[in-house]
Amino acid sequence: MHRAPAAMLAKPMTDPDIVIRTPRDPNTLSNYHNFVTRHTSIDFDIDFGKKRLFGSVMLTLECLTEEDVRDVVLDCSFLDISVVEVEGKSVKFTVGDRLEPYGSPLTITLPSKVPKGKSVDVEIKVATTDKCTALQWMTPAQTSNKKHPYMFSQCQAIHARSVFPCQDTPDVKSTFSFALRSPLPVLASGLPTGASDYQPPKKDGESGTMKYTFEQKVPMTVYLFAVASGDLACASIGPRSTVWSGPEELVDCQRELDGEIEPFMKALESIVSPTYQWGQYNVLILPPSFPYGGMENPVWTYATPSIISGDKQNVDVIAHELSHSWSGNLVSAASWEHFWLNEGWTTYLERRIAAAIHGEAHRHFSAIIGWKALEESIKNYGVDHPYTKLIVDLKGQDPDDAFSSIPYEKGFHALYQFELLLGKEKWDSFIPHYFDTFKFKSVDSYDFKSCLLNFFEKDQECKKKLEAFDWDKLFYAPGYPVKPDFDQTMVKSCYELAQKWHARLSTPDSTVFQPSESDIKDWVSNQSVVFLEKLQSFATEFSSDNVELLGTTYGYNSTQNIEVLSRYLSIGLMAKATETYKPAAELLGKIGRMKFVRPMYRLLDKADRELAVKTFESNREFYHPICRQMVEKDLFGEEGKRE
Ligand SMILES: CC/C=C\C/C=C\C[C@@H](O)/C=C/C=C/C=C\[C@@H](O)CCCC(=O)O
Ligand SMILES: [Zn+2]
Repeated sequence: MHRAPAAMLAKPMTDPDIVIRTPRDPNTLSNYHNFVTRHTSIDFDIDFGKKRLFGSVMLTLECLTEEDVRDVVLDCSFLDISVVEVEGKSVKFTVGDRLEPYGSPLTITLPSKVPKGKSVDVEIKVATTDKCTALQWMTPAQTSNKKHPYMFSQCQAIHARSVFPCQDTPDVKSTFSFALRSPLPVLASGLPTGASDYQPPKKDGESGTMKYTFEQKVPMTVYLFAVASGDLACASIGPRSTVWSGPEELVDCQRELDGEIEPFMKALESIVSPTYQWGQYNVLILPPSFPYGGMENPVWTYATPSIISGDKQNVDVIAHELSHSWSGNLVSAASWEHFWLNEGWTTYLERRIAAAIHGEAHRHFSAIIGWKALEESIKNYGVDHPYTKLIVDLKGQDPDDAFSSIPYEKGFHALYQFELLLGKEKWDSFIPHYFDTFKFKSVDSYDFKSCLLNFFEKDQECKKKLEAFDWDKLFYAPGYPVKPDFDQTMVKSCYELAQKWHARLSTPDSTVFQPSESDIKDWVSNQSVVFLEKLQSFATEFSSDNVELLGTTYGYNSTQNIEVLSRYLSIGLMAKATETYKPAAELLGKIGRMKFVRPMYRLLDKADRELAVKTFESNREFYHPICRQMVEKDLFGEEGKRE
């Protein structure tokens, strides 16, 4: 195994209309500066028996060079490739040695030079393997109703290459068509165009299959390729939205999300424009092993079931994913080094939705919760770590290792500070301009900067402010951004209650404060989140009895809201309250969302390493491959070596 060599750093681009052909993404092995994918046509069978996808992918590749370049190099990772055809004729191909963490380059030799500006169709017969990092396959026994198998994908950041050969870079966008054959309903990241061509079972005990087709006419990056298939049912949650889940979970999912989407959509359409481009906005609630809160796959956002908390308190995840329809999906960061452009903008828009619907205090409340997440991430890496910069250097690196709250929160603050610097009205006039200028394109931080400077070129006051602005500090300084003054309306009572608890812990006479259920009676669950996070700063002062009192008094030890439960259990683990070890280990067997799983393993590891390792080993198959790999690194180090 070799590590990838450092790639050339792309030059900043100034004119957004110039088509970029300097490769600015160091995390792809493809030669996308010579050929670029214009259309991707997927034709796969979903083979639950062998836990693989097999079939073909056809890439329509446009040649971008006058030079006599005959080799098309694609990304692929752990794929079984049998045949490659160019314009219907079989051609030579080689799969190179693996370059960790980027997989193997697939080199296809074209029979003749393709003239610049002309396209060529390359069809690859391919099957996924058991090392595929994007797909999770579940047996019927692993699903909630235990009746049917289930499979789903997660391709961000660089896992699409483990599903089919492609130019696995967000700097390339193509239209897509999907034909997916399965015995069970299928969803993909395009608009559905039909289910047809029923094939009866080949043997007894097998099910018949249907071909499900989808079209994505808006050019999209390949990390947004998504597929899921299983025992799925759906219900309406708005005029252009449905929710999909297992049949038994559907009523709860509909209750949680019904009527929520359209107000978010209206708020976004008025702030951002242009209008929503993707036709429908649907939500698929996945099994609990889904590794993220939500993934913004076009047409169907994929979401963790942990947002179905029964109190509508976690629908901000949906506001976030919907916002990605503009930031990330319509205008995409050109490489993972500029990931803040996706997540910072999305976090900013998610909070603008909160302000539009619930008032400005809610936007600040969300930003306060976000600041705590930022502190945690910076603490984890160390304040000078290069991954705490807004633009990160990912040459030779695995983007999954750089993932944290930093691009979200530092990105949010980058944009919020422009709102404060330029004034809300002027900043708001820039937002639609940015999204309209770059829709259907991929951009980097330098495009953002020049777009902002050009927009205010004729406004002397703004121009002066932007010229005096320290752009290098914004882009390259590690550590914290400047902390603005947040509105404290919603957190005041949380901090006051935390202070009372601190007094209780630090005085021998615990009668100084006697907690009661009524302390939190007017709170929304996220106020408990803020309160618990405050308590975490002195969690080691808690006795086991006080941890228990905290849990029973406020119902934190039995809540369905995982945002609250996980923070409560974290206090228990930090306080080394042994009574919380078992419930923490149990939670780790019920949820695979990395936001909860990774910090909880780190804490359990510190409190009781043996239990942490045992818990991981017994749940290894439950986790999605991405989560499995990350926890493995967290517990056993880079090479996954057991200590
Ligand atoms: C500076 C960071 C550089 C690279 C990171 C790029 C990609 C990260 C990759 O690991 C994939 C991320 C996928 C995220 C999907 C959804 C998130 O918004 C969920 C956030 C956490 C949660 O709520 O569970
Ligand atoms: Zn996001």
